[in-house]
Amino acid sequence: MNVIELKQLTKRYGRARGIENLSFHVEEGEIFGFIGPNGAGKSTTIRTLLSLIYPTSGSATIFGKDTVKYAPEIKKEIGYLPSEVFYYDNMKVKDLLKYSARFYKKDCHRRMVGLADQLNLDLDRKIDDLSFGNKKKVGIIQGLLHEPRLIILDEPTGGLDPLMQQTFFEILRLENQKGTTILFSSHILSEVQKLCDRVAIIKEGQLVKVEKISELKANSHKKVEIETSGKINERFFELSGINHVERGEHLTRFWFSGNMNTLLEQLTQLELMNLWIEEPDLEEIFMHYYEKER
Ligand SMILES: Nc1ncnc2c1ncn2[C@@H]1O[C@H](COP(=O)(O)OP(=O)(O)OP(=O)(O)O)[C@@H](O)[C@H]1O
Repeated sequence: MNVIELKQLTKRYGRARGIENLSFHVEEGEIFGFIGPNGAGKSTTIRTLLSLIYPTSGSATIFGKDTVKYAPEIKKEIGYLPSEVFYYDNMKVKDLLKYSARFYKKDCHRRMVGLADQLNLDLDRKIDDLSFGNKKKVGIIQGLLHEPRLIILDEPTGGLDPLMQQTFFEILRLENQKGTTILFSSHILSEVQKLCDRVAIIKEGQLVKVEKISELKANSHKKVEIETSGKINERFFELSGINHVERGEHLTRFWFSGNMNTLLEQLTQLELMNLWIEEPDLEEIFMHYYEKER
């Protein structure tokens, strides 16, 4: 079953671009990444899905229900962490969270204490006294408190230190193992790579590609670096699939996206001293896509 489905979803801000004709779906039980640079339209998409703003054209469904028509009903089953969180500063963390829990008509006390413990957050502190990162933790707990079927996270890791990010990802993985679907927006590709099964890449309001993280990596080039005793003959570089060549006296680097066996045959013809073949990280794959689509 598709938990989220976008059908040519478009949102314009007056004449300004927000998102254009976005169509993709998120399946039940997936951790789905949504990546693109600042201003690409990630928040606009999420805010439209949550009916915080309304589509100019096109539509979307969550749990099979139209997001505009059934907004109040749908929201009860969603945990949402906005990219920026604002609170009434004078409240204590636990009072704010208890207040949020009332909306869901559930006893969320144990869950609140458990999550605060995992994230190392003092529930007795006043929101006013919290750092940016600790306020983010309040947002995380608020989003997960009622054990929603779908968690939507908009750039959730800003302000969290690397250790805390790790804890947060562990919490998300556990939720996912219990069957919760997660939509995770980010402009940091390495974190999407760590957590997500599939990813939608968005640029300037338009969808560039939807792909499995594993396929994204498999279909892409390898980075090859070779050390040779002398300069390599020009003809070597005529091999199909070689590009981005950087040549030095002994050290040569290039990207390769063709048949590995053919490359290895050609390499054996050289006076090789050393050879390194590396997978590109998602950041490089991502740049590659953007260059190609430009
Ligand atoms: N309220 C608004 N009024 C007018 N234009 C807006 C509004 N909100 C967003 N935009 C524009 O819509 C486009 C997409 O912005 P959006 O915030 O959705 O991108 P994003 O991918 O979430 O980026 P970021 O990571 O910077 O938040 C941008 O060009 C932005 O300037």
